[in-house]
Amino acid sequence: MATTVLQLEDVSVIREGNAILDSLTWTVDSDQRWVILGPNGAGKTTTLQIAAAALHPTSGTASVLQEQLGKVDLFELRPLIGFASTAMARRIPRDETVLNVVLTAAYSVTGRWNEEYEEIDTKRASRVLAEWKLDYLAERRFGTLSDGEQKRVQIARSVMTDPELLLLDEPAASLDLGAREELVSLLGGYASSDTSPAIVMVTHHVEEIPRGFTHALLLANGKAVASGPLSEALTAETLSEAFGMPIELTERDGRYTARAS
Ligand SMILES: Nc1ncnc2c1ncn2[C@@H]1O[C@H](COP(=O)(O)OP(=O)(O)OP(=O)(O)O)[C@@H](O)[C@H]1O
Repeated sequence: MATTVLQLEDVSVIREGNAILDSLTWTVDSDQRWVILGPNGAGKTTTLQIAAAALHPTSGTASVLQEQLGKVDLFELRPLIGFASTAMARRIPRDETVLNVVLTAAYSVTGRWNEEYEEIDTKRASRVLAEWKLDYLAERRFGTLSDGEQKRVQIARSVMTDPELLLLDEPAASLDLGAREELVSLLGGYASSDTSPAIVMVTHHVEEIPRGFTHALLLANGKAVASGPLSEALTAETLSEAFGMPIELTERDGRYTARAS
């Protein structure tokens, strides 16, 4: 049975007198896969940081995995959340092997030191590498990988701990067409599996929404323009409102394209 993994009630985040999130109410259930879309500065990353228990709202309440932020030990909560972002990737040592980048997630560290790894962790890391088509790169140094390969390693690392909530901040940013399609296809397969956790992915492009994603939150100026099942929340009208220009949206076989109309 689905449970609620994220619940934001009237959440605002105020910085320098500006509401960068403005009275956002949003619920994510364990069987849902959400995409967050919106123009630059809309508050997408801020929302994801709250979901990652990395930021507290200025007002309103936020619960992550049914624990209210401010009332929970974050060190207990964070291992249950997988988070892949460029900021996290910058902390990965360039000379670390791909296998170790993924394996060290089991101990919430980047960079292998003196930890003793259990066989079960090594086996799981190998399985995760295979799932994300990285097994042939296991012994390569992270810094020598292409952008597309590095993005897959970040996601593999974020799912290594078998999280209950997976957060992806622009996983396909900067990828070429082939690498993007490969990643979107892998994400689609992962999102479609019954055993996958709830997923929230921030993206700038509707073309990057994988099949298997179920819901969309459209943000503009810190407010929700639309929120709900993809077929209702992601339309030409909601996109036009969020981006402040007339936009045409096409859906074919579960993939989307958008352009100015
Ligand atoms: N610490 C801060 N102080 C002041 N303003 C901030 C702070 N953090 C974020 N902002 C502003 O809040 C707004 C929302 O930021 P956020 O990073 O959440 O947007 P975003 O939708 O992820 O944008 P992008 O698509 O450009 O990544 C931006 O205008 C940003 O400049």
